[in-house]
Amino acid sequence: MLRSQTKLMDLGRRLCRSIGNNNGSNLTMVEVDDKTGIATLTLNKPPVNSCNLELLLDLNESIKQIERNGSRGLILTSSNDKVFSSGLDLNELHQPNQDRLIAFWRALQDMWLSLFLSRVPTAAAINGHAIAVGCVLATACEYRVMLPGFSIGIHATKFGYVVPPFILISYLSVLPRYIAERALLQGKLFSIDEALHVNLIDEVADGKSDAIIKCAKFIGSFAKTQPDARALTKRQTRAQDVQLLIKDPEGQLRESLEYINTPFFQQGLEVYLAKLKSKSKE
Ligand SMILES: CCCCC/C=C\C/C=C\C=C\CC(=O)SCCNC(=O)CCNC(=O)[C@H](O)C(C)(C)COP(=O)(O)OP(=O)(O)OC[C@H]1O[C@@H](n2cnc3c(N)ncnc32)[C@H](O)[C@@H]1OP(=O)(O)O
Repeated sequence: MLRSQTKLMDLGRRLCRSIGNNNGSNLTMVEVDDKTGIATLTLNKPPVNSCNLELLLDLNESIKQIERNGSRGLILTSSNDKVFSSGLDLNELHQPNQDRLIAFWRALQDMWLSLFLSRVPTAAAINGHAIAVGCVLATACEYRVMLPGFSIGIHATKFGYVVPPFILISYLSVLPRYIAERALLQGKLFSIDEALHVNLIDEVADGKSDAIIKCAKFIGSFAKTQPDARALTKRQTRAQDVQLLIKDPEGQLRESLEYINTPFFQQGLEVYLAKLKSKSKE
């Protein structure tokens, strides 16, 4: 083999370094680009990245790991080329074991705070459908680039779910109030053109690598800022949005659990889950 070829292969190998998140699971994968210092965090729970307890814990650990290892930014994406995330794993909410439900909802609240308040610049390369909490993951990031042909939004009201305040906030942090309110009340899922029109997403990409490049460019736009000053300014800008959850996480947890355990919610969920399963068998 020519020396130049070997050099090129070495360079290719060096470009992306996988880092573990200490728990050995592959539910999320983290790769840091050695050249840019930007970490790509990939959701990797087949078939549709539905967020169960284990994925939420893993995701939270990976976000923290990315901050600890001094990465310059975080790009959130999916290993599935049709689904970014299908939101919460509905099986966690259906006739739940109460101890697991508590752990699950705590993990959800913690993960959202970690992503929403992350010290590093964050961007979502949305390479598939981003439904409900899938959309919340994307809106917790500072920038969104999406591929055509997919839907994004929070359609909870269509299926009889009331959205908890932090989910509301993640919409309100990117959309004007009247658009957020209308979309939530309609249970609207946005097409890419609609999402771009209301600025729910920032850019359209023509493939996953293009989306990653666009996200990296956004993150690069902070190159000349001082990281601590940037992080503190972001925290201050977002302080009001997280006040409720930071001041009273247990109260927020209690309210959600009470709601999830109502016969009304459980019956609606049962019908929805049955529909989802029969659709996937068509
Ligand atoms: C005042 C206080 C208020 C407190 C409020 C408290 C609680 C609020 C309660 C709930 C809040 C919820 C937020 C959420 O995120 S709920 C999740 C909502 N998500 C969805 O509805 C997405 C449903 N899925 C889809 O639309 C499609 O699957 C999708 C477009 C994502 C992909 O389609 P595709 O055709 O590729 O794949 P499918 O064949 O449909 O699915 C494959 C497989 O996966 C199962 N599945 C899909 N989504 C979920 C899910 N979210 N949870 C669990 N399982 C899911 C699907 O059933 C198939 O399974 P199988 O039949 O192959 O076993």
